[in-house]
Amino acid sequence: MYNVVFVLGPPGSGKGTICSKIQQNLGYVHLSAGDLLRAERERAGSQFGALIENHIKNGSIVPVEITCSLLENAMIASKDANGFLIDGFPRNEDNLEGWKKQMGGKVNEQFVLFLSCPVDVCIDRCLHRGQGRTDDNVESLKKRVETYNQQTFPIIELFEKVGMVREVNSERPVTEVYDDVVKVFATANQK
Ligand SMILES: Nc1ncnc2c1ncn2[C@@H]1O[C@H](COP(=O)(O)OP(=O)(O)O)[C@@H](O)[C@H]1O
Ligand SMILES: Nc1ccn([C@H]2C[C@H](O)[C@@H](COP(=O)(O)OP(=O)(O)O)O2)c(=O)n1
Ligand SMILES: [Mg+2]
Repeated sequence: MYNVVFVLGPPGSGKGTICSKIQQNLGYVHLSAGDLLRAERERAGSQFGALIENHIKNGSIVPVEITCSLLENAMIASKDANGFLIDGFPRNEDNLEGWKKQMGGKVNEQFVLFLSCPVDVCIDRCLHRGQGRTDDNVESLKKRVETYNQQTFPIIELFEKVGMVREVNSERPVTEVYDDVVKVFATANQK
């Protein structure tokens, strides 16, 4: 059984930043669904490149069969890890249902780390992220925020109902956010 922590929050809330620090310090392996999709988009011979780029630009969500397979392959490649940080997934109902179908019975879902941050702060961070992403522009960001509000937040609410959500306010400086995140992991892992 793989230990899994889902990391969710609006675009720019700091998911990637916090996951890379947890990976360095706590031995979890960071798997960003967005990074895996971008790598697949660039892979020579991929049949999904154009489809992925269309979704990324439009801020819509790639069909789960593609994303979940990329995640499972990456998990298999690091099967000795303490656990996995699944960053930016599940982002809608299709993601959640497809994950259950493909991964149900193979994973121990520990909790959902919800990085909460006001949307205007998040958008400003993305516009200054400096990674040259094709979706860090005002037009794509509007759509990504809409997708987050309409599709992703309801998934967080579903997890909240079953007591799985650990919310950390990520509007604060990274060190403060990270200190609180470490406490969440410590509590979860002492059980
Ligand atoms: N707590 C924070 N305070 C200020 N800037 C942050 C914070 N966390 C992340 N950032 C910056 O905001 C941008 C988006 O962060 P990132 O980790 O890529 O977010 P996400 O993966 O949720 O989109 C990056 O440029 C990052 O350096
Ligand atoms: N589960 C996912 C995650 C990301 N995507 C696509 C659509 C998203 O807008 C982009 C970028 O996602 P990514 O997690 O890298 O973006 P942020 O880190 O939240 O800014 O990738 C997806 O289709 N399905
Ligand atoms: Mg990210």
